[in-house]
Amino acid sequence: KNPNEPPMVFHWFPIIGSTITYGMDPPKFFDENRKKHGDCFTFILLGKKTTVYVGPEGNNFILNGKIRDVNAEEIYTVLTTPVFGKDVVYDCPNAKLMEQKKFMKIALTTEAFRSYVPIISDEVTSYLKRTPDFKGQSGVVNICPKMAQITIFTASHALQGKEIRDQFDEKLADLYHDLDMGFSPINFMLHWAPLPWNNRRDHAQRTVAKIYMDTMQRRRARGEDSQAKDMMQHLMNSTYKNGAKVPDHEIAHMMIALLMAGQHSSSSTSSWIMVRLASRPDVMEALYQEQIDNLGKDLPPLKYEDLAKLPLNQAIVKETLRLHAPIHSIMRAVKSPMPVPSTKYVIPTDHVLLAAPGVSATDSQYFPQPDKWEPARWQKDHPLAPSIVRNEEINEEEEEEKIDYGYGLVSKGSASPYLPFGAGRHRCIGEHFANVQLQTITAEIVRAFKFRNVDGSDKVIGTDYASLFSRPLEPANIYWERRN
Ligand code: HEM
Ligand SMILES: N#Cc1ccc(COc2ccc(/C=C/c3ccc(C(F)(F)[C@](O)(Cn4cnnn4)c4ccc(F)cc4F)nc3)cc2)cc1
Repeated sequence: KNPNEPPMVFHWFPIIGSTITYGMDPPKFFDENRKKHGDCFTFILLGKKTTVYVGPEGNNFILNGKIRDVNAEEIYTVLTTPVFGKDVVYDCPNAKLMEQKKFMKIALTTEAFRSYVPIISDEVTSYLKRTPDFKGQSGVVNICPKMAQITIFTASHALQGKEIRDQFDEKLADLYHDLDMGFSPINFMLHWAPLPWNNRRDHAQRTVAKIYMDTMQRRRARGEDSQAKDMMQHLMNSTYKNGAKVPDHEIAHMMIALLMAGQHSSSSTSSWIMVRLASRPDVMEALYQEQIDNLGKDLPPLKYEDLAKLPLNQAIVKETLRLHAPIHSIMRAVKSPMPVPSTKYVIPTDHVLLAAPGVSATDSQYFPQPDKWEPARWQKDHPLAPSIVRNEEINEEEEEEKIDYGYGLVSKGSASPYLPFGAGRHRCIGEHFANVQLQTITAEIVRAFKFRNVDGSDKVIGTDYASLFSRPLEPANIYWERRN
């Protein structure tokens, strides 16, 4: 027992260590061990000493760690590079990732979002019309596959552009499914294994990348399309600081990365939103009323500006991400011994760091009745409002310290107990897009249906932590009833 290292979680077997207890229910594992050992403790995850450090101090220690101390790509590349392709995101030096995030962020503009809202609205309404699961006046539906369908289409159409979506629309499902099979925590551990699904993943990666590269060739040949303002066009017009144009294969691989990010995070979050609305029919009614009060009772087609007029609709996404952040564990390799401030611990270089922002987001110290899904808590002066909202801290972004790592100013978030999009150098660049997509989907669903649980209770289904992005256990059945 080394006094200079955090306490080790008890385990019977080497290698396996606490992998199963952690993997089955990470939040439960974090809370139990936090009570025993405090905010900083080490456990064995498949033979790897993994040091968890939770709470705002832990979030800050890991997410704002210096680049010479913490490293993301060493951990993530085995999972992401076979799926995305080489030379992008975690298969290149961090400085190059920072430039790639700058390029990707340039295309995610408010003006682009203005055009996305009608696109997303049409996707949802036409999907609800054509899918057999929503025929008739009412019924029961397993909601997760439906939300996966809605988000793959809206994410591919908005993030990739219509031309790409139409090209592999019919093949999209199969190719996407094979890519997706490679995107699982098993591959974190067994990435080297020649497992059958890894061969299908590799074939799908090459096929999708080729579709993007052929499209780029055609656009160059046609010439006139350089006015197209989609993500691909922006990346085709981007140049690295060293003067090099972004190679076509890197553009194709960034497009795959954006699709995977957009799809999984929104698919899991939108499923949780629907599951939660079914447990609180009163909230779904309040959302419908909010649209009537603020957009008029004839409910005109949604446009981007309308989203800002619907604070409860916005709070639905915020509160769902507080309880159901798709990424429950953020990991970094330790590259030089790291002293933990105001303790005698020094984290050695054979450890992996694990940040779990969801722990502080469900801590009663910051959020009264933390396990209650109460979107209204994000409005000022609500009895359950977090102290950070009450004295306006969380809303006064300019109060927070910001740093530019090469892709624009990002808040350090070092004091915030609520970081569903991470913080620091590796912070998410898709937050704004995700909010536009999720708020638009929610507003359209609220217009179309009333939801409740099949048994009329306010119960909420458990979480499936076995996949890369925590999502509802399946089947998550919801009783729906058409409005009007
Ligand atoms: C509800 C939706 C989303 C959530 C909760 C989310 C969450 C996160 C988190 C926690 C990180 C930090 C990961 C780390 O520090 O290791 C991250 C990074 C990132 N996300 Fe998202 N994300 C969402 C949607 C998106 C979308 C729609 C896109 C693209 C359009 C996207 C692209 C990225 C990128 C490029 C990074 C940077 C990774 C890095 O710098 O290492 N995300 N996201
Ligand atoms: N036995 C057992 C057993 C053991 C353990 C477990 C469970 O253990 C764990 C541990 C860690 C994790 C981490 C999740 C993780 C990390 C990185 C990424 C990512 F890189 F992919 C992403 O951030 C994703 N992203 C960002 N924004 N939107 N999406 C991303 C970045 C940039 C990019 F361009 C595209 C991207 F999409 N994705 C997910 C999940 C599960 C189960 C079973």
